[in-house]
Amino acid sequence: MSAIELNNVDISYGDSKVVHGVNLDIAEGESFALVGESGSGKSTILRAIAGLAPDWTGGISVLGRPRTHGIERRVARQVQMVFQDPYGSLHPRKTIDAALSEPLAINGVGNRGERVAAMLMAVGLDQRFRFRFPHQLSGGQRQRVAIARALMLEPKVLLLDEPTSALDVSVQAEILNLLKRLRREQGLTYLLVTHNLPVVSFLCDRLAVMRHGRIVEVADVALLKQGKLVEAYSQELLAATEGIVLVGTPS
Ligand SMILES: Nc1ncnc2c1ncn2[C@@H]1O[C@H](COP(=O)(O)OP(=O)(O)OP(=O)(O)O)[C@@H](O)[C@H]1O
Repeated sequence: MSAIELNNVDISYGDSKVVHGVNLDIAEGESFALVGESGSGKSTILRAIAGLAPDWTGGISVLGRPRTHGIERRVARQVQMVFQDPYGSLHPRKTIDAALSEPLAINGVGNRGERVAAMLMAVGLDQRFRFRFPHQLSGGQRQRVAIARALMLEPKVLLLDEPTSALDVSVQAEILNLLKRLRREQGLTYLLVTHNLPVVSFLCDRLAVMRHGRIVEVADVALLKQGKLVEAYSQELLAATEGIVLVGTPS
């Protein structure tokens, strides 16, 4: 079954259409990247899938069922978003325990204490962080909390919007390794937005290259690794990132 399917999707902000005729079919368990220049509509696609950019036409299906416009409870449980800036996405006056318990409380899920403790362990955070506040954690630790929060309701799909680009290079590798392990352990599907092609090579199976709100190419990551993307614009992107390597990630 497809985890995410977009069929001829246009997305607008008011009168301004920013995504044009996008088709995507991402399989369950796949890790798929959206790459391309700034402003090409990558984050807008994630937002529409999550229900945060409701002004779209065409078809969006999540785990085989068409979604409606706006926030949908079923989709919110199955599809969670992780943002670039973990500081911005965590409430500064809530402890880590409160941040992780909240989605469980809202959805009436029991055993909250045990679930929070288990999730801290799953994302590699010591239990002593549990009653601390976000400002008492490093950037990488905060992103671990943001990922933990996204996973509390056991979603099937994570929408990852530049999940490592706000972090120091050495910490980026730790978070990428964590995301790789969690996907394997929990059978997750990833749809990842990034500017960083080495991140795509490390974490993804396929990628779509976007420009001016349109997909110009969809390719297997094997072709990216061999430098064999077909379209001229994709080759430009490759050339622009040549020489950039991730520190500390196994190739
Ligand atoms: N809330 C908004 N209201 C109006 N226009 C917006 C809004 N958010 C984004 N846009 C516009 O939509 C277009 C696509 O933006 P989007 O953030 O999806 O691009 P992106 O490819 O994710 O860029 P980046 O890589 O810089 O995050 C841009 O022209 C942007 O200015």
